[in-house]
Amino acid sequence: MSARVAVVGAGAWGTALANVAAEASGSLVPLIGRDREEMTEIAERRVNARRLPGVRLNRSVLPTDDLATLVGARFVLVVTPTQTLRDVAAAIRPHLGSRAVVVACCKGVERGSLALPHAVLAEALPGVPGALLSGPSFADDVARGLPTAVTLAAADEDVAGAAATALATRSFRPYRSTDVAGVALGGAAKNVLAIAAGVVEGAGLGESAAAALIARGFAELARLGSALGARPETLSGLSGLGDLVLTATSEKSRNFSLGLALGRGAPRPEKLAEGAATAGALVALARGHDVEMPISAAVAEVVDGRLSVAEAIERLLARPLRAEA
Ligand SMILES: NC(=O)C1=CN([C@@H]2O[C@H](COP(=O)(O)OP(=O)(O)OC[C@H]3O[C@@H](n4cnc5c(N)ncnc54)[C@H](OP(=O)(O)O)[C@@H]3O)[C@@H](O)[C@H]2O)C=CC1
Ligand SMILES: O=C(CO)COP(=O)(O)O
Repeated sequence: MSARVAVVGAGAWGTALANVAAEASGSLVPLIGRDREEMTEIAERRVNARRLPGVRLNRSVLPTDDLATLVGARFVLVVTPTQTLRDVAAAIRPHLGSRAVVVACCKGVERGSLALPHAVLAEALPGVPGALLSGPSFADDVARGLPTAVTLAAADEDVAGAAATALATRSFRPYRSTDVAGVALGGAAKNVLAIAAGVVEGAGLGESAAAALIARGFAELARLGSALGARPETLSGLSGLGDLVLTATSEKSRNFSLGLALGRGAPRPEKLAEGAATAGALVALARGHDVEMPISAAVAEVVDGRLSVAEAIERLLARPLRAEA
């Protein structure tokens, strides 16, 4: 029997989503990782000890390294970092059935092309309907069955609705949207802004500055959103403001934690959070639309090692005052 939902990428988020899909569909959900030994261990122990410790896999989740297990799945969730989306899309292509919908679950901008995830899917999988899942949702919260609301976006409302239905459980609530660009932008920008929020806390700038950072960060997200034709209600919704508030206020966020460490003076770590990989591309995308993103630009230079945290703060405080919008 073929699966209704298959998950490619067995990290924290992929594992949590496989559990959700298994609960929602009640049928087999392949969870496909790239390391055979690790997937065998996950299958035997029924837990992804490295990425999502302490969470038991639903009995319908099938951990495997075999991409062929996604054949026949109606919804294929790609849950790997944004910079790998194009390669993963190419790898799954030969296995996709004629009715398959590919749902990107990453948040970021592709370096080089400056494409958001939905555009990467459209280029890598022409003719295959694509969708995007984004919103305020820590893997750990979702895996523990805590109430979570996310956005499921696709250009075709029926596709968005069908994908949302396939993943909905009592506690996991996907709201549908057709504003794919708006949803993609929110997820990409909030990761970068969360690094800045972490820096604010780490450098001890205080709670007033933290609130100002979120509001002014949202202003630059909204400026780019407007240039890309995103709907204002998308930007102020779950995948925009909702995810910005979550990620910019919680040490559970890897992006916020990275900023926190940098703000406290720690050296730049070797493994960087997704927002760090995306910051430069986000700013370049904005520049291409004549949009200024001063906070994101400062983050990009700090994570690239071109600017110190103190210089970044100084530069932002020295900016001329402007109208608030
Ligand atoms: N964690 C969370 O709470 C949430 C994460 N997200 C987003 O989901 C995406 C994935 O995040 P998350 O699961 O946390 O990340 P993890 O680092 O936990 O896992 C990433 C997974 O992608 C795999 N991977 C990496 N590179 C490749 C590649 N080139 N080809 C195939 N697979 C690859 C990794 O495999 P390997 O182990 O072999 O390296 C790993 O299984 C990110 O874009 C993130 O922003 C969205 C919402 C919530
Ligand atoms: O996207 C997330 C929550 O919505 C997870 O954020 P981090 O990648 O910063 O951990």
